[in-house]
Amino acid sequence: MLAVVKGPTCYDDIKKIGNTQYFTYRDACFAMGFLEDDRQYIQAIKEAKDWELQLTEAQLENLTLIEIEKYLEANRKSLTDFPCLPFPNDYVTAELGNRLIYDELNYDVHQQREEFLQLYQSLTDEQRGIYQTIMKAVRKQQGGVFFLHGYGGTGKTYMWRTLASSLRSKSQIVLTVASSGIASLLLPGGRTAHSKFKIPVPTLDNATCNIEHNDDRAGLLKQTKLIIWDEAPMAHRYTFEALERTLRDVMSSFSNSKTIFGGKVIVFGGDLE
Ligand SMILES: Nc1ncnc2c1ncn2[C@@H]1O[C@H](COP(=O)(O)OP(=O)(O)OP(=O)(O)O)[C@@H](O)[C@H]1O
Repeated sequence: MLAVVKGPTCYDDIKKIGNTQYFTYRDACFAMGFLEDDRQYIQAIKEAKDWELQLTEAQLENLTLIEIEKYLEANRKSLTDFPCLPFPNDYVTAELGNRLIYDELNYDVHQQREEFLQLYQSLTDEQRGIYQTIMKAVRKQQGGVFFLHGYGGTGKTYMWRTLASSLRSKSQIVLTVASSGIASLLLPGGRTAHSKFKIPVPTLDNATCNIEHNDDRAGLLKQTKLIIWDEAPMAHRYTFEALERTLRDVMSSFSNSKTIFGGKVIVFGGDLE
């Protein structure tokens, strides 16, 4: 108040707003708008009533399931652990508060679809077979570790682009990483494995990624359908082991979390020669 009221000559002047003399500083503060009361909330509730927000039974059920799933995940459980209960539709959309998930879904699905169709139609028979094998595992979501070996120029990047555009055109999350920064530039949406998975540097034996069980990155990993790791032979095995341990921990509330890489589908690529 002292910083706002101009030229006071006594304490009462500080409590005088316009022509009104207030008796307490608190009342004067309210009159100046420095303190808030419940009015804004009451007004908001009245406005919401006028919108006549109405949910169908199905929407209400879905929102309730989403809230239950969040509580369960906070306790390392999931609705998927209870086969008799349904899983909420659009759970990923509800999780858009997670900036990392938002970024991974922030693709133009039509553009991705066009890119996919263009890439897919010129796949060789061998590439098509590889694509179908990996996508089958992605659809099942019961885990799977693949290694795509090929000399330089044999079409690995082409395969990554086909897989990534296929999943992104369906608003599904695929994480594309490479062992080196240079190689990650060739991948659509690519990052280094260290930065994407917060792998500690140096990576020691028994290391884990700097990912907390309930943080946004863990949320992103839970929603991820496929991980592509290019130039894998260039990374030390401790880095894969760190990711493997972390994924098991992050996925511990899911039924197949005991399988390798916590039941995620992951494709390593590179030239083994
Ligand atoms: N099925 C295909 N149809 C058309 N072009 C293809 C196909 N497969 C690969 N190519 C092209 O062949 C070239 C080499 O492929 P790509 O870059 O994917 O190989 P790579 O194995 O990733 O090589 P490197 O390891 O050197 O990065 C690229 O220009 C790519 O567009």
